[in-house]
Amino acid sequence: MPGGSQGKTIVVGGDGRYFSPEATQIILRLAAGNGIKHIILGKDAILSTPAVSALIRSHKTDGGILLTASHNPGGPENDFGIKFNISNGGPAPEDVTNSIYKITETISEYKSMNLPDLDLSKIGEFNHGPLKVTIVDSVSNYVSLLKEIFDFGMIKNWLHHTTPKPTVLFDALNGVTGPYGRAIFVDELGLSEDSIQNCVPKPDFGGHHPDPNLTYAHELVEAVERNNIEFGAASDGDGDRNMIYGKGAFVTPSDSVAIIADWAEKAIPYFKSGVKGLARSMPTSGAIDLVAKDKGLECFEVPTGWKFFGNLMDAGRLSICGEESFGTGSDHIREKDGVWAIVAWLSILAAANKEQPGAGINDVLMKHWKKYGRSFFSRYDYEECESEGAEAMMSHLRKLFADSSFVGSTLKASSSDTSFKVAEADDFSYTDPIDGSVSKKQGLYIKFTDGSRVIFRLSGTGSSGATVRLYVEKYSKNESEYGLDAQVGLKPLIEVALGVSKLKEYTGRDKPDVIT
Ligand SMILES: O=P(O)(O)OC[C@H]1O[C@H](O)[C@H](O)[C@@H](O)[C@@H]1O
Repeated sequence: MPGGSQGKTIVVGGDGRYFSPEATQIILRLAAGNGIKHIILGKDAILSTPAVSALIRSHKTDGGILLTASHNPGGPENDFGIKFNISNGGPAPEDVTNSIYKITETISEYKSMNLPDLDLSKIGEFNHGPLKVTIVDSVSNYVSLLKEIFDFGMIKNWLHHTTPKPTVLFDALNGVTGPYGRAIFVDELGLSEDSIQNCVPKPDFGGHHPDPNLTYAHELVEAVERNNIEFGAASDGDGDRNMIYGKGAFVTPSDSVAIIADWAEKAIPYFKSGVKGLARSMPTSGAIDLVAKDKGLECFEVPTGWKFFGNLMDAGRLSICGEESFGTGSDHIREKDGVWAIVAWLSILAAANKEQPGAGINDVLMKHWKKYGRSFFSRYDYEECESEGAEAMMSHLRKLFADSSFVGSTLKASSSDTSFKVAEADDFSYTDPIDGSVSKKQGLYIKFTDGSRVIFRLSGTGSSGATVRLYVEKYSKNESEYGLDAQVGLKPLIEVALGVSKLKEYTGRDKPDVIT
């Protein structure tokens, strides 16, 4: 099935090629998801769905997509199939990965060649046998992009002209963002060498776990506390996630994305002309929803996984989004971007200091909670559980949810009299508002009448056995609680979650491996 793409037009087929119903569906869904209004059918190509064939004949539009037959399909062709317009750089949609998988089943031979060691310090195009290799300087390209997005002058002004001078520590956790951290913090912002650590990428990450959370980024947390550092930040092994941590101030990813959204227009030039919409993954706390409501913006709740944000961005309905799993980003690219989030926070602090000289992370957090209330949030990870026990726990919950007496029942904490009344319990399902695709079984949730939630999910990324994730969220408008440690504020709810799921009974685990 040869094909090509021409801007906002998809050209498919040629030479009387036949497209199966599945392939047809894929074409239409991708076209809709990418805002493509025009599909040109190559010479004598046949789309198999009768409705589509009828449309082709009558040149009618379907959901804004105009199908036209053409004798000049144009565009590059390949041996395998449809060349989709997925040039937005985001994670490949499932339809595409499924198609690729199908193709792999027909591969009968492959060839390999020995490449000489490439000198990556030489930028340019080089020929190696039949291969043309282009070496780019990704760091300088990325820094140029960030300089278009953020006001580096404002950040520098805050860093160098405030008394006392704010202190900063960036930790690349021996991952890929080391050179980026050096370029931004040392070369661009003019900070000293001791404002960065672990910035030489190592294949084994220095023997550590390159995860920016309180457990694995403890070296950063300890250094920030020991040296009274105003602004600490870490990004992960491949640079798409981030953690923001200042002296005595851990910013949960759920609060982080809400606060970035709140300050965006004021602190980040990229958003000066307005924010299009906001979004979060389902288990992420509702803090960002409150910002959206205040600003009159659309807010989407999508399943866990960044790919769900891409369609909304391509359709011009989403600017800023985040996940509780330390991913935060915007529509400048179609992936979460750890370094972007860190520079966004530097921008927020620089802007906050214009209003309140000396403002630190804690001041920004407290100001936010005073305006919107605080969503206490925590995630418990039980790693490498026996898959059977974990699945049995999920089945137990599903059965419980199916019992009509569960909604309306009261669940009591084990160590106090605090209780919660069940308002809703279900398995999260999402219908993509752009292409209509439906994703089911995305996490079991219980919502209580006071707005609190507990969620149970099996990780899709764990490497052995099953990882059970328990997410708990409790909203408070009581100012005297804002300074509380999240674990204290959430204790009764965590007890209820452990009780109702019988987690210990099913998994044999009495404490989580990681708490965030
Ligand atoms: O399924 P989990 O282990 O909870 O992982 C969920 C995470 O997986 C990947 O890292 C995706 O890129 C993230 O967008 C997602 O949040």
